Amino acid sequence: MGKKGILLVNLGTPDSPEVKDVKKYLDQFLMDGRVIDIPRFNRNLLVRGLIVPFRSPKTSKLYKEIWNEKGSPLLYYSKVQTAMLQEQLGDEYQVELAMRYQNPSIESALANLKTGLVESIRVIPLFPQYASASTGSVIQLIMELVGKWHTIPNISFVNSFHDNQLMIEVFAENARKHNPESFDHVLFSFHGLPERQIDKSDYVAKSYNFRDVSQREDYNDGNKFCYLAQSYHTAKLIAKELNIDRKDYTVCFQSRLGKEPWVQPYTTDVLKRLAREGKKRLLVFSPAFVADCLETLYEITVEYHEEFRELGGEHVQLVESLNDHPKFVEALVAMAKG
Ligand SMILES: C=CC1=C(C)c2cc3[nH]c(cc4nc(cc5[nH]c(cc1n2)c(C)c5CCC(=O)O)C(CCC(=O)O)=C4C)c(C)c3C=C
Ligand SMILES: [Fe+2]
Ligand SMILES: [Fe+2]
Repeated sequence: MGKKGILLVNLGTPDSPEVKDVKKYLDQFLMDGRVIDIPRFNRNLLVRGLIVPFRSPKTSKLYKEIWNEKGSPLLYYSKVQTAMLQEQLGDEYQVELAMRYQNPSIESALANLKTGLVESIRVIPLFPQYASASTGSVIQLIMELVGKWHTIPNISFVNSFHDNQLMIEVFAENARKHNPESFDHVLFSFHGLPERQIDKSDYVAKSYNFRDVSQREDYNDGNKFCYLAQSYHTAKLIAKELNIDRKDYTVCFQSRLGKEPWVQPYTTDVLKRLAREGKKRLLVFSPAFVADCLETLYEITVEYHEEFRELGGEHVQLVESLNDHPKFVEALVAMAKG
């Protein structure tokens, strides 16, 4: 019997932190119609005329801050996760890694699976919560590419794993190392999205209004495919695992890009409120990511830390991401076996 193919896909990172590679990366990323979801002509003007030229030098500096001897942390840990998963699954499986943007490309990973004559392909986009801009984009591209093959194998997709118990336990374990009781407040800071993209969610009940925060908190059949409902659910499950009271944590959204409204509350606004309330020490989870990356290692660890100290706070402690934790690999094994 042929092997079973497993394809792990994360977002992507530039080939190097140099401006020319960051430009290539941001261009491919932001020209994706699911990421900047405006008509192609306008997207082209905005991305190629404005964002890429002006943002790349800045973003390159940030990548240089987090780049280390192993390269980009996101790519490094994705490779480690892939190797650990292959090790756990053994010879019956062929595990490949791809990045939605830049390298290793989805095209090359699919070619490896095809050459391996795998009898099936199971795709695991490495985003716990479903968003059109992340999971949706990965699934769309793979369907387009494989859809052109002469022989289309059995193919399946993991759509989200925001409530995966093993994953929840790893976040909780990583937090325990920092003694959660010693903090004044806990943040669950998710990657943000433009509100417009949540407005477009077509798989939610008509009665669901994400702008009413209390409706996001109640995870149910009518909103279970909404990025926000899934995010609040992840936060609730981690808090439950650690016995953190609802009043002691806030769910918020980081990494806003552009002038349009993104989902609120913004992490920076929450930092201001907590500083005003006299909170000094914050513990911050970043459960939209399964590996440390620019958004955790720079935005939270450096930017938010400095911002909070300038506001009178003392410390912002990031809970490390899932990275090479064996229990997360166990979670991947279960997803791979579907
Ligand atoms: C949770 C998954 C992600 C979603 C959803 C997502 C949406 C999204 N992102 C941008 C713009 C940028 N994101 C950037 C970095 C970045 N984003 C994710 C994940 C999601 N993005 C990750 C893992 C990373 C870090 C990658 C790494 O190499 O470490 C960046 C680049 C950095 C910067 O210039 O700030 C941009 C730009 C948009 C517009 C968007 C949805 C509309
Ligand atoms: Fe992003
Ligand atoms: Fe960012």
